Amino acid sequence: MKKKLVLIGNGMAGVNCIEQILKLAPNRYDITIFGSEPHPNYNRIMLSSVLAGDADINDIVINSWDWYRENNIIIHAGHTVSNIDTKRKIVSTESGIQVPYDDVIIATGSLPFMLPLPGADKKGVIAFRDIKDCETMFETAKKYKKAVVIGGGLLGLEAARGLLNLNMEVSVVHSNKILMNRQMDETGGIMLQKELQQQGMKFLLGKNTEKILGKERVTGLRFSDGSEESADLVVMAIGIKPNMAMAKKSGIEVNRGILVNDFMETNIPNVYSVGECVEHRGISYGLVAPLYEQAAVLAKKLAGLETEGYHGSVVSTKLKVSGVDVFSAGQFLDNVDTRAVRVQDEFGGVYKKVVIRGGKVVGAVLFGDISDGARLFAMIRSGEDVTGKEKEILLGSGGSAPSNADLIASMSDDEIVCGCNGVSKGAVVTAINEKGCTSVNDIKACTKASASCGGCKPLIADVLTYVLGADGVKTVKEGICGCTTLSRDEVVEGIREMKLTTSKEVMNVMGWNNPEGCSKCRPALNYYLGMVWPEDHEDERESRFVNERNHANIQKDGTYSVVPRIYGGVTTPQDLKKIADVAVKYEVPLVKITGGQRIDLLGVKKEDLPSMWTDLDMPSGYAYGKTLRTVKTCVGSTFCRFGTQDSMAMGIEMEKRFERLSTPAKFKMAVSGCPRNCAEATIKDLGVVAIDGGWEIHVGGNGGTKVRVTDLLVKVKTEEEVLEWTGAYMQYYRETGKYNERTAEWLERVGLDTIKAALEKKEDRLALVERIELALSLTQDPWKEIVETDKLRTTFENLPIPTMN
Ligand SMILES: Cc1cc2nc3c(=O)[nH]c(=O)nc-3n(C[C@H](O)[C@H](O)[C@H](O)COP(=O)(O)OP(=O)(O)OC[C@H]3O[C@@H](n4cnc5c(N)ncnc54)[C@H](O)[C@@H]3O)c2cc1C
Ligand SMILES: NC(=O)c1ccc[n+]([C@@H]2O[C@H](COP(=O)([O-])OP(=O)(O)OC[C@H]3O[C@@H](n4cnc5c(N)ncnc54)[C@H](O)[C@@H]3O)[C@@H](O)[C@H]2O)c1
Ligand code: SF4
Ligand code: FES
Repeated sequence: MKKKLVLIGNGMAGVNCIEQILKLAPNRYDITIFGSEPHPNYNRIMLSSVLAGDADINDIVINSWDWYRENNIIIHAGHTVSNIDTKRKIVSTESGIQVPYDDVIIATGSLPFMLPLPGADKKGVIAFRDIKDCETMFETAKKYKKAVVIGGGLLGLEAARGLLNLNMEVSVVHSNKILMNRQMDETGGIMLQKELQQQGMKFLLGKNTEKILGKERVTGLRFSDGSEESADLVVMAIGIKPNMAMAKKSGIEVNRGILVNDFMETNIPNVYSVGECVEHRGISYGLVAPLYEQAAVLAKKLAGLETEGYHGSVVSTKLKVSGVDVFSAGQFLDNVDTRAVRVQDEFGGVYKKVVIRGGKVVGAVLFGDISDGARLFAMIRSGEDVTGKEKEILLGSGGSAPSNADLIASMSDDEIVCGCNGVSKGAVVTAINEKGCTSVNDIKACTKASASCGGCKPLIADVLTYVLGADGVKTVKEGICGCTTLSRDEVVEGIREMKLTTSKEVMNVMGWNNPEGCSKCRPALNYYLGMVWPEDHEDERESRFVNERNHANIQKDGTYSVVPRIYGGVTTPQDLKKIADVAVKYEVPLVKITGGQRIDLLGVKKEDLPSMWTDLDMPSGYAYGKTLRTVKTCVGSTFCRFGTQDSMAMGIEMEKRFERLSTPAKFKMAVSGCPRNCAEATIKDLGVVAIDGGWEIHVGGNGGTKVRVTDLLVKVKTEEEVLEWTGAYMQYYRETGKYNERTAEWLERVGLDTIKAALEKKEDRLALVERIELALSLTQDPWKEIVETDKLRTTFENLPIPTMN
């Protein structure tokens, strides 16, 4: 007869242990799992990606409900265990369920540490630990604008990035002077701070919070130095504490965590524990990799197999904030008995430090370029002697530094190469040899390695090269999302070659591993299909983001903003009067002149949108879309004494010619009447600057988070040439850009020379212009379409307002 195994805690460590038991001894146990959260087992690590908008809640499920059914596991989700009767061997929940056991695993994880401050119980004060917290942040961001994160560690910074992506203003309060002080040294911390400030985060360092202000809901914080900061939302991310109250109450020995020996046994027979709730040799871990190592040991023990036991882990971390690469491992701070090799390039934004003690690498910090991370981490773990080769570890070998191949060769098959997903070197080698994997993406699809933080990609690439040799490895390429390993170019080529016209077809024919697609690939496919088949592809409105679906910009409080088109920023008294009348009639709370020289009516109720557009009777300004936004112009030669050309007429012509067209990402233009450049044309996707006897066309600029000044594409003489080059350039971007890739990134990826070469010959330009004109001829003003078509109007009015985007 099978023994009864109960797992308390349906989280990452506990369920990983069950997965391994099922592999090692599938018939040994009848398994019951209890979990407080009402969800199947999910990847908590990926909550940061969900908050940042890079993944959907559905994308992060590790084991679906089907998995429990298929493995005959009884799952009690949403039920919290309140007691283990270790004498009668019965587990009981708060809701009254009782289940007997032969063996029980406690994997209750951690609780976020909440500062016990006056006011900490106010509405709007939360942690960042689970799906519920994520949902609270999504909801809050719709109604409120100011978030304060307490704690500038990994969790706090990932929360802050996510909240910025939700359009909140974000301040990070940190008690230390150095960000991520538990993972970074001073130099790295300062570089990190500069980078994040550029992304829009504000920092209050060396501050201790004394009080949370507000009546029912938080309105701000007061610090010990008497200063205050306003806040509509406070997220505490100041560390975690093992969740052990239930174990303690049940008579299990605890200290800072549940005490276990090297075999994950507690002081009570048949009661085991793994995960963040555990204290092993004085350490409680807060990262997945060591927890999976614990889970592997316990799985072997419960499966009745030999195990050497768990002896503790060295840990490495990677910050998951896009645009910032930070890696830290082992003992990264200097000490009396350590020496370090450092490389710092403040202009390139790169810092690398390797700490050495007694001839061995014991720690590393990397900022800006973390490609050495996996190699250094392997060196720390292997403990090999690097005496005499210290400098070469970072500065290039000249022959004697340990090569990547040597390092891979020295790793045992059991060694974990992907900490987040608990994948060993042996599993990767098997995937290469037996399943024919030849790229990092293949390995990801086969084993899940590299699917979470991505920090292990270089190491997996090294294993591939070690097994297959450099020639056997497919160049590492990114799939467009987690549903496929195919790159943008392969998807577009497939659409063309196989004449695929709907997203469903693409997903079926091209072997998507998630038949519904995800929030990343659905809008991308809709764009690629429309770009390749402008005449045959029917726009899949449900795949578009909420702003594009509703043809208006959703605001924090769930209302919308309406921006009519004002060509070249030039308007008339009649249009101004019409806009004013509409603003009065619909009681628009705010009327704002935008940076793109138009008028934004903010705070509009969704149900008022169709009648407002009817009354306005002006084209949509597409202030929401991935399309041409505005063409900003200066007054030019018509009025300005410096002007050499008519920039207003040129801008109006360009806006009329190219409006409404879908582009991979938003596209902004400007036209200046002379090189004084009052229209700021050199930070636009395409900027035109008048010069004596002609025009300069500048491309690839950006004025957003990462400012990029344009490159000069070409000088031309006539207005017709400006329009021809602009059309050809836009179409080339449409045909080769990745969905969501602004021209600044695209230009750097494909290279200015490639773009120039593609547009250089007149016949190539004209072919591109012909294709863009076909696409343009099929566009319609979305509001005209909606207000004039009853069916569409009803559809619009019934569109739900989604919770995320
Ligand atoms: C936003 C975020 C990002 C992170 N990013 C990373 C990262 O990039 N890399 C990394 O290595 N780590 C990361 N971590 C940490 C990582 O998620 C944790 O180390 C890991 O989830 C811990 O696993 P666990 O099984 O011990 O606990 P959990 O995953 O928390 O699982 C414990 C489960 O037990 C349940 N439970 C508790 N008490 C009871 C009870 N009495 N009865 C029933 N159920 C109970 C809880 O509700 C919970 O679902 C991140 C954490 C967060 C919050
Ligand atoms: N990318 C990743 O690996 C990742 C991401 C998120 C979370 N996590 C894990 O989740 C857990 C929680 O993360 P965390 O960032 O909360 O923990 P942490 O301990 O790494 O960082 C907390 C930070 O808060 C600061 N702090 C402490 N008290 C404070 C106070 N009163 N006011 C302001 N600042 C204060 C500390 O100086 C510290 O740097 C950790 O185990 C972490 O490793 C990992
Ligand atoms: S860019 Fe030149 S033409 Fe245009 S407003 Fe400025 S000075 Fe006048
Ligand atoms: S180590 Fe994070 S995905 Fe592999």
